[in-house]
Amino acid sequence: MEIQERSGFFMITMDTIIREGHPTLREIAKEVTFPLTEQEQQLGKDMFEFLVNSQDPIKAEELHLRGGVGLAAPQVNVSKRMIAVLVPSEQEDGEPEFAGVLYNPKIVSHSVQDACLGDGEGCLSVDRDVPGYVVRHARVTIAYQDETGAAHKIRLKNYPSIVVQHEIDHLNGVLFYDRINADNPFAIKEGVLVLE
Ligand SMILES: Cc1nc(NNC(=O)[C@H](CC2CCCC2)CN(O)CO)c(F)c(N2CCN3CCOC[C@@H]3C2)n1
Ligand code: NI
Repeated sequence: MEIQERSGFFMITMDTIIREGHPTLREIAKEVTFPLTEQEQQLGKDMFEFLVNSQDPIKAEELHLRGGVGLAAPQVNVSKRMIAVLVPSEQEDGEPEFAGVLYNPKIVSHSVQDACLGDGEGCLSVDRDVPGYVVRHARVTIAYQDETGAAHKIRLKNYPSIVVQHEIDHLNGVLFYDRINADNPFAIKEGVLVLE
């Protein structure tokens, strides 16, 4: 019996990431079921490794990677509900503020208060700057499954909260600029938290 060799080494680079205009970015991604297939497990690892590489000055330079703190499967043309997140700590060598691969992530509740990043947002699938405040929930409670299928529920605020909301948006075909006020990109209501 011929042993089917797993095909060669694969790594996510900027060439793997699809750009705005590609229909997959506007699709509603499908839930993953458990146990995960070999491919789904490997994809989660590859997505996380992309973020690690993109935050390593040497690797990012070598592989021409744009910096990333999050990545959603639809961005590599896989319309499945899985996201990878790697939010580094504020200090130089601290533990990451939030890191993981989340399957079937869902916002189960959120604060009344909204928040946005003071510097606006960008997207690895959008090759242009779109200035403006991307208004999101300040705090969210996220239910998700890990790679074993175990259910988790976490509360996020500040940076991690914004990043996870950006990624979950990708699973619903939403891009960051959909949330910028078209009439006045930097208009924000009373009480919106601006994260610097
Ligand atoms: C905020 C930020 N966004 C970067 N890029 N955009 C992304 O990650 C997109 C997702 C983020 C856009 C806003 C919220 C989520 C990718 N997206 O499209 C996925 O859907 C960064 F690269 C970045 N940092 C700060 C930390 N730094 C550590 C050292 O390495 C460089 C890195 C740069 N901060
Ligand atoms: Ni994005």
